[in-house]
Amino acid sequence: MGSSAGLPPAAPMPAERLRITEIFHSIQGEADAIGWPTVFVRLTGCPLRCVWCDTEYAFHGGGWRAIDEILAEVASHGARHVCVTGGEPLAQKRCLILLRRLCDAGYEVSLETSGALDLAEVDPRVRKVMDLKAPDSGESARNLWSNLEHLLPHDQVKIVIASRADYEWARGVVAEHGIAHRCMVLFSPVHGAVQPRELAEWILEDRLPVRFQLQLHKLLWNDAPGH
Ligand SMILES: C[S@@+](CC[C@H](N)C(=O)[O-])C[C@H]1O[C@@H](n2cnc3c(N)ncnc32)[C@H](O)[C@@H]1O
Ligand SMILES: Nc1nc2[nH]cc(C(=O)O)c2c(=O)[nH]1
Ligand code: SF4
Ligand SMILES: [Mg+2]
Repeated sequence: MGSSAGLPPAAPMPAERLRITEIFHSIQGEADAIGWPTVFVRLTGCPLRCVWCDTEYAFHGGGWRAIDEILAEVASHGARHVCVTGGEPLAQKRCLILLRRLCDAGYEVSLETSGALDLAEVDPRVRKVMDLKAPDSGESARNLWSNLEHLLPHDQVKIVIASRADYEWARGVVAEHGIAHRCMVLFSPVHGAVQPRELAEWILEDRLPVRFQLQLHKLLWNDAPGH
C-alpha cells in the first residue's frame, strides 16, 4: 500500500504568475541586440527610484499573468528576440522561471536589470544588460558590486550618464573594476540631460574602451507607449 493511501488527491499546482505591465513587439532600442525585432515583457514594480527613469508607469498597477500565458503571447508576435524588462524584473523572484522557460523555448533572451538585485541565479543563456547607477540617478548606493562576478562575456554593463560628473564616475569605475575586460560596456546619455555629441566626444578624447549608445526607440517613436 502506498504511503499516500487515504489522503485526498493532491491539489493542482497553482500556475506560476507574474505581475506584468505590458507585452509589446518593437525594435530593440538599446544594448547589443539594438535593431532586432523584439518582444518586450515589462514586469511591474521597482524598488529603486532613479530620478531620470523613463518608465515610471511600470512602478504600479499591471496584471497577474500565468507564465504559460506570457509565453503564448510572446509566441504570437513571431520574433526571435525577447527582452525581459521593467520596472525591475528581478524584484519578482518568479522572473527567474520566466527567463528559463523563454530560453528553453529557443528565444534569444535579454534581461534589463538595475544591478541592485543578485544575478547569481539568472539562467546563463540569458544576456544580462546590467546597469550601474551613476550618482545623478540618486540610486548609486544600490549598486551590488558582487554582481560583477556573475557577468559572462555575452553580458553587458550599461551606465546611463546625466552630467560630466557622472561621466567621470563611470570612467573611474570601469577602470577600477576592469569591467571592459569582463564584457561590453555601454555609456548612454540620459535622454534630454546630456548632449549625445558631448558624451561621444568625451569617450573619444579619453580613448575609452566603451560603446556609445542612444536609445533608438526614442529617435524612432519619441518614447510613445508600447514602443
Ligand atoms: C526602465 S529600465 C528597466 C530595467 C531596470 N530597472 C534597469 O534600470 O535597468 C531600462 C533601461 O532604460 C534606461 N533608462 C531609463 N530611463 C532613462 C533615461 N531617461 N535615459 C536613458 N536611459 C534610461 C535604464 O537605465 C535601463 O538601462
Ligand atoms: N524599443 C524599446 N527598446 C527597449 N530596450 C530596453 C527597453 C526598456 O525599457 O527596458 C526598451 C523599450 O522600452 N523600448
Ligand atoms: S531601476 Fe530601472 S525601472 Fe527602476 S527607477 Fe531605475 S531606471 Fe527606472
Ligand atoms: Mg524603456
